[in-house]
Amino acid sequence: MDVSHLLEGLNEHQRQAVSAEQSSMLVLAGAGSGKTRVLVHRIAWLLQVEQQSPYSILAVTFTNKAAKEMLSRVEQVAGYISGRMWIGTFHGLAHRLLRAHYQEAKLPQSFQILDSEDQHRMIKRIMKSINLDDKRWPPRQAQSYINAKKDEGLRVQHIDAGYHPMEKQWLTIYQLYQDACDRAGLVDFAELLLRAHELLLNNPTLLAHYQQRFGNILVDEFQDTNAIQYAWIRLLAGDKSHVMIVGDDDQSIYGWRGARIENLSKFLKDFNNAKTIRLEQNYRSTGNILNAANQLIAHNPDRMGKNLWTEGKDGELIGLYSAFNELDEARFIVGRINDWQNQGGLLKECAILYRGNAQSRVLEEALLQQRLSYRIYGGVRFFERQEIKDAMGYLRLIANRDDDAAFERVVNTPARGIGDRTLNIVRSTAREQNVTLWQSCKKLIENNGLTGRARSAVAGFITLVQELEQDCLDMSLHKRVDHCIIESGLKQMYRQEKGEKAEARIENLEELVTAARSFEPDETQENLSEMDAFLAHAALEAGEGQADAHEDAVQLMTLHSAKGLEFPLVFLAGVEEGLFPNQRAIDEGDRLDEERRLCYVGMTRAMEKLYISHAEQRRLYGRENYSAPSRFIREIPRQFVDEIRLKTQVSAPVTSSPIANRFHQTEQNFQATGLSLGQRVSHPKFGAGVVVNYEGSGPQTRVQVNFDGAGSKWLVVAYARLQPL
Ligand SMILES: Nc1ncnc2c1ncn2[C@@H]1O[C@H](COP(=O)(O)OP(=O)(O)OP(=O)(O)O)[C@@H](O)[C@H]1O
Ligand SMILES: [Mg+2]
Repeated sequence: MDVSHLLEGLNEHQRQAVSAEQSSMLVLAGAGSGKTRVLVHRIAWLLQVEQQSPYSILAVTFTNKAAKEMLSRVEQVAGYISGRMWIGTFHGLAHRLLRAHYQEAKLPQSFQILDSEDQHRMIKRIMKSINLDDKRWPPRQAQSYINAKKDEGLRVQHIDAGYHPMEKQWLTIYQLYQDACDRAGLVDFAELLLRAHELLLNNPTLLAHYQQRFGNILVDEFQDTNAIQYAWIRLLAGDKSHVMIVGDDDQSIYGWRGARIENLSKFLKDFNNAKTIRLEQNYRSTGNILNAANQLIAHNPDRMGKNLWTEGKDGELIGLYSAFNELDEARFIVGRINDWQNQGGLLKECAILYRGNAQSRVLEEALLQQRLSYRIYGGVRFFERQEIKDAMGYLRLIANRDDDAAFERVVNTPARGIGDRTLNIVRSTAREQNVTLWQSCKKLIENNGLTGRARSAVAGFITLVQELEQDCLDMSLHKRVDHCIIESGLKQMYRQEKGEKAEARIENLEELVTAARSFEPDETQENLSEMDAFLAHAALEAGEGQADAHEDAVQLMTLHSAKGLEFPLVFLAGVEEGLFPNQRAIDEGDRLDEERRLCYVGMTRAMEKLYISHAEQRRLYGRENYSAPSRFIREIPRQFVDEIRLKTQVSAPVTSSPIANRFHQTEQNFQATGLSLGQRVSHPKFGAGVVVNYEGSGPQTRVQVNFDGAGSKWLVVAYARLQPL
């Protein structure tokens, strides 16, 4: 058989990895060196050359999107494989396992996934029920505690709080929360992994079956696995499977969520016959970008060490822009994207990366103003929007009456006269009798535990849900969704709210019907009802596919979600001390290395051109901050950097956008100060310099002056006592 196509487009080292005889293997290599490409070709090689059945392959990727891409790339090289191969994220695969063996996992067949917002509400409710002061005991902290323990594979009974009263308290909450989840058939994200691990651990026959089946396990982005994920792989592999992991210690960025770089060395110890293959040639970035990133990451101690070089051109220098404030930064970025488009580039080739989600708003506004399409990758996800979650709440409750999180969400949305007092009775009855909220309602009605208006309101709700279920029995999925949105009163409720926001919510609800119409369960969901598959899909994939993936649009995302991706034009925005590295990392010191790795990840997403920007003044989370440029900027040698002066920006063609108009007006005001761009001036303290930029008008006019000795400063003209030279 001719298998040359499996090795096509690979270098010598990559070929070695792809065609190695079956054994365990670590591919350790820097960004853009083709690790993911090697993984894909290896799967094809296993299928075609080693004649392995698709059933024997388990491949783990970092996002659902990456899993889909990988599957289609494998099919390009190796032909159609359909659902026989297990490929997905850790969470997705664990979910598949739990669905297949829900009984052994001690879950109801209709168990539902609890996302992090639902989890938060539930924990909050539980803490309230035992009268904990949420100032002293923040629910968020309880949530992180529980998730961190689960990520380490620890149940309450595994933890000894000793004499620590704090920890004892968290443990009590952990226990109450877990009991509530078990009662209601709810599984949070961390629980998916933990339970899938326990399922195998406690069922030797099942374990033997899967160990036998998965002779080939492949994991991408291995540096970001946590303890339970590692344990899961280790267990599944047994002593016979061949495990190929690919990763880069310099790109480990989820330490804060329990990821352990040490898993790389642990792997080498546990699989002691594993070969290590290193890849050193980078195919993604230009020389300047790659070398700058290499120099930056060299500031980290304790690296496994890698050489990374490229045969490609040096390319352009990295553009560095010092913005006056966050608006100026956004304006700059959008300007460069306009240029890119004018030169024939596509919007989807541009990515704006930032440290925190909240930074997107200003960027979004600037893009909207210029009428540039954009999508937020992994940001406010469609399925996380309030109205969508309301609708899903009804659907979930219809599917599983015991789903307490869904019950809480919709019991009084829209308002139907079930107030907090009534709900508290329902909740405490549920607690006392150890039943779910739904069951508690039914008991209360039967036993006359509620009276008058409360009773009829609750009874009305129960009837509504039961009728919805009856009505929907013979309907197709999207009709059911539509029916529930209307008959539950949700649509009407938002209609009455009026205003743009409410309109958008109604549009979203309508979009949900569209989503249901075009929904196709995949092979992993073959045993589920269509509705259960849809509910699981909503919880797991929450908007990764947002907007229309094919539309040409600028990509906005956090640095964390950019992992593994690449774009011709990349902007790193908000590269400021306190923001990136963030303040917590600076205060705690030991997290700085991880921030630097995050910067390395960001820079190495860029193929052709990289811009880095920082703002001297930024309004974020409602506060005004003045920050210095990030230390990461200083750590990039000047030879790779082009400092951009705003002069070009100011003289850019004036369009009719509100921002440009403002600019135009200020230009006249600016002239009124007697200063002009490019003019030499002197300052009593900083000496001589050149005016390079301005902002604001009237007494607030500020100018940026590049002083010969003192560097660049922003000064308020009214106070600065600048003398024209
Ligand atoms: N031998 C090769 N010849 C040409 N292009 C290649 C080769 N190997 C990889 N590439 C290309 O280089 C880019 C980076 O590859 P890939 O995404 O597999 O790298 P990676 O090591 O997984 O990166 P990251 O660390 O960011 O996940 C891709 O566009 C890929 O198609
Ligand atoms: Mg990759």
